[in-house]
Amino acid sequence: MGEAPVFFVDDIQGSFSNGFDLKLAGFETATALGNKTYVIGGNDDPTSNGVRILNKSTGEWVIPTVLGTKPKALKGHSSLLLNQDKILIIKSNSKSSESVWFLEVDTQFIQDQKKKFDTEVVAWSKGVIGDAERPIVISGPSGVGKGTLINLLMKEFPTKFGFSVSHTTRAPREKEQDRVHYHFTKRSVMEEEIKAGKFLEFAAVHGNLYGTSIEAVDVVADAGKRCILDIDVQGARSVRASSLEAIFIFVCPPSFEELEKRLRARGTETEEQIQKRLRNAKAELEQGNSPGLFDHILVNDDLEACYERLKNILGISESVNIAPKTPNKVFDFPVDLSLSKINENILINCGPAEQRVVLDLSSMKGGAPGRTRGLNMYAFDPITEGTNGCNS
Ligand SMILES: Nc1nc2c(ncn2[C@@H]2O[C@H](COP(=O)(O)OP(=O)(O)O)[C@@H](O)[C@H]2O)c(=O)[nH]1
Ligand SMILES: Nc1ncnc2c1ncn2[C@@H]1O[C@H](COP(=O)(O)OP(=O)(O)O)[C@@H](O)[C@H]1O
Repeated sequence: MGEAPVFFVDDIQGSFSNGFDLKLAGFETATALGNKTYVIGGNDDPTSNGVRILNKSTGEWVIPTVLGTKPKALKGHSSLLLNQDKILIIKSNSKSSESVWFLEVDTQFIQDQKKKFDTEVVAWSKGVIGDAERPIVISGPSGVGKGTLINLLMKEFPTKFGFSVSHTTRAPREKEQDRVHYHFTKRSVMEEEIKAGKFLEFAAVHGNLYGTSIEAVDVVADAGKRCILDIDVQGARSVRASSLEAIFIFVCPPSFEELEKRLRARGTETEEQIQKRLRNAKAELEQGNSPGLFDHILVNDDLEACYERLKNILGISESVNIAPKTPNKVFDFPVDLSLSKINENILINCGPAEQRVVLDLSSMKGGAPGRTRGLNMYAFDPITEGTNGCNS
């Protein structure tokens, strides 16, 4: 109910008026939402980035700012408007693991981005079959022991947890490796990448720029691991406001004196840097108690006891079954396919034999600027429904 119709591009050819050359390649779909029609695909011209919008009230074509990683060569697909804010794209002639995409056109993320860009904005999000466990955000003042706790967790459960490798403009410490501890980067490069929408969050901390790229979180989840983010309180606030549904943990020292002692004993900072970190720690400790920001406060007094409490919070105090989840079945989608929607399920009709696959969106989560996860895909039951699924 309430879904705007998807119609063929033939319906709109010739209706543009401002001299913009539509150059239809025959692979496009057009999806109407309100007074706009989104024409997707077919055009590899970098100026349009494969998405063009017809404003039906003014008759003008608009080339939007396109965020996110777009699908490669969109030469044949079906589309369907969902929730009046995103368009589901199923690529034809492809493996199902690569075929599900969403073009967000009016989600909260898009509404926020439109305020930043002086243009129309749309964003791609790749659909991923299967779920990822909730990421874990760990914050706390410098020297409190965040890195130590995270290392313990990663060492004990190497197949279960993966670290989100942040970008930073600060210089590497002696034992730090590029791309392992941080992506060490120049400020100008990082600022460009932030502008291009590649970061989930970023903040200026102790005089340097730090940020979590969307890619950093996605590579961990794609490897079937639970993502751990070590970020400051400002970053935690941004992630809270994002589509990433994480667990937020704040690590506190037993006392300010003990924090200072640890920071000095670590021996990685100059006196000036230590002083800066201690000044910032006061504000961070206050913010750690902000109502509604952190789900758990962990006092890192005795390391072993604190680590046990962390594992309790994460529900892994005993040896847990850490076998990777069984991968979902992969279907081969043919050149011709069509989509229909029944409640939270999308029926993907694969050709003349009425072969069908069900895409279940009921547990869908995440979305632009990252991937859309929690999707389930299975063959339409041939026994109960008397049809065959797509080739697998
Ligand atoms: N917002 C944000 N903060 C980060 C990120 N990566 C690290 N931080 C925070 O930056 C602060 C400084 O980190 P670092 O220079 O490694 O020093 P340390 O905290 O003393 O080990 C810490 O509070 C980190 O949690 C990030 O990607 N985003
Ligand atoms: N519970 C603890 N008791 C004593 N020392 C600790 C404890 N936890 C961590 N440390 C030490 O404190 C220093 C700072 O820890 P680190 O993990 O680098 O902090 P952060 O990542 O929060 O900046 C390190 O030298 C570490 O070995």
